[in-house]
Amino acid sequence: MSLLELDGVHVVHKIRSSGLLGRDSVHALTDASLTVRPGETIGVVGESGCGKTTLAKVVVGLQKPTRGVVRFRGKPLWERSSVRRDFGRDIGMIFQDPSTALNRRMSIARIVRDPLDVHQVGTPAERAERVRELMELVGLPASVADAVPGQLSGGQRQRVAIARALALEPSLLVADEPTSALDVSVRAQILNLLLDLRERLNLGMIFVSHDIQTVRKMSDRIVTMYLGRIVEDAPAAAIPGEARHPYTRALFSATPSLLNPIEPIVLTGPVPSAVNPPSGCPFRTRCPKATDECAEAVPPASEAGAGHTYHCIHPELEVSVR
Ligand SMILES: Nc1ncnc2c1ncn2[C@@H]1O[C@H](COP(=O)(O)OP(=O)(O)OP(=O)(O)O)[C@@H](O)[C@H]1O
Repeated sequence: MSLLELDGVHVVHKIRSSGLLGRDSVHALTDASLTVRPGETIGVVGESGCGKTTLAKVVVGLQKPTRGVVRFRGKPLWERSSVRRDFGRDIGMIFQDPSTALNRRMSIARIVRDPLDVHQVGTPAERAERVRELMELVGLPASVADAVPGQLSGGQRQRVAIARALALEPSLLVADEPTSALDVSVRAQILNLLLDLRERLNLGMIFVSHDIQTVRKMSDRIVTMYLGRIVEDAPAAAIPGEARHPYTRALFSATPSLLNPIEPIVLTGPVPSAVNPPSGCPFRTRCPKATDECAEAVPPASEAGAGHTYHCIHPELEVSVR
């Protein structure tokens, strides 16, 4: 059975209109469908504002969908409050900036223990033991247990956030830009820790990042988002050479690699507003291949092989990339 399923999920925010009349709608997420299997890592890529964080928030229960269904192990997330509580235990989240995600006044041990206290897991002695185990699991020395976050380095703080996210033994971890606020020198350590934990705990993971090459390294599948829509969902090994959507190809071609030389695709013009998305294909206003037909309807899902779908009527051809 799949771990997580999003089925036609929309998130629309009502905002005050810039004009005289009423309110506008921001289409943060539109018709998103996605499946995550146990132990699988899904990388989510796309430019700023394309809806990556909204997708992450819907999955962890921080953002209610306007429409559509989110299921965890087959149970809908938003239908019954009791089910929703289960979600809190089964899905952990780590955020971009560990400095703001941790309570500055609490000790490290208290922060890691907090989810165990909230869910009243075990006796106080068992909780203390679990905190020791979790700190060891993420590579934090026992000596920092009584410290407060301000006394730790950025990398150590992210380890604390990871320990807290794993406290209730979730089967899915959502990581939203988990290394972008860290020094380059510690990024690799945190990524390796996540890879190691994924293996050891058979964690499913949704890994959101601007850093395309990291996403490729971390993920089994890559989901490309544009203007609130998932435009391609492909095995990581198929990206970038077999990417069918011109936007996926453009994103990956913008980060040159000696090993993977592909013709750069230069995108011109700004990303359109999520308040007034274009008709038809959301990418057509910046797409070098767009035709009049692209304005008529949102391209349906096409298949490019096992587990590979894309929404484009002028797909890219395969290129040879190692
Ligand atoms: N609470 C809100 N009210 C109004 N608009 C919102 C709200 N939250 C998000 N949006 C809008 O929804 C769209 C998607 O935002 P989201 O934060 O999900 O994008 P993102 O891809 O995560 O961006 P970034 O990479 O910059 O974090 C954006 O246009 C954003 O301005």
